[in-house]
Amino acid sequence: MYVKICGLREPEHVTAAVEAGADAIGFVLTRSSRRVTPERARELASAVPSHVLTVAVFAGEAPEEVRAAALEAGVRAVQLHGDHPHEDFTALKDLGVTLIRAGAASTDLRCGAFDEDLLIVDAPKPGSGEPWDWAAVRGRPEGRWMLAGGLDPSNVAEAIAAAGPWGVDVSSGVETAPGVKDSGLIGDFVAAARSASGGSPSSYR
Ligand SMILES: O=C(O)c1ccccc1NCC(=O)[C@H](O)[C@H](O)COP(=O)(O)O
Repeated sequence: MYVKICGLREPEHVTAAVEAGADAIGFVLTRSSRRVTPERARELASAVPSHVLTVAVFAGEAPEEVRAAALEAGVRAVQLHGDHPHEDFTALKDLGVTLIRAGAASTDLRCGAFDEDLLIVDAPKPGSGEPWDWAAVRGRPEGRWMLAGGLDPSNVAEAIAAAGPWGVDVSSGVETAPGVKDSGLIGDFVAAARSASGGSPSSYR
């Protein structure tokens, strides 16, 4: 099970995610209560070992803006959330980073359909913490896909059983208030996701 913890803003939570065994860590560089500057993302990412993927999250920005911010942040992956067209992924291919496409269940559910490397199937409102009908996508997504939207340490096992994803992604469910992460919840989430999948991590690069 691949585990991504998203919306990190403080070094102590980055450390908690790495020590808990997260595979990927996300920094939100778009409009959000979790937004950080590219400079702050670079500071946070500099403490992350190379086996953990650092991800910059965007939603609606033009490819040139994404490129500039991702380069400034020094991340190894870019996540485009929402209605980004295929051309935006094509325009970013030469950045040489992992491309992640994220959207609701109504999107094209084939990982790679937009030349992306990883897919996230999320709730209609990203970062809202609202659970949705995870079972509705069971058997539909293809390839390396993460389930997101309303997951937390207490329901991630149920969500994995319902949807059968390759990985999971969380933000609100490891917070005590919007934008305020909790190291204990981060550890609990990674442990719950891993034990639900028999303890084995999914590999990606
Ligand atoms: O987290 C945000 O505030 C956000 C804002 C705008 C676009 C994307 C955003 N987050 C992307 C993520 O990958 C979240 O982890 C994902 O939507 C799940 O969020 P949650 O339901 O809060 O666990």
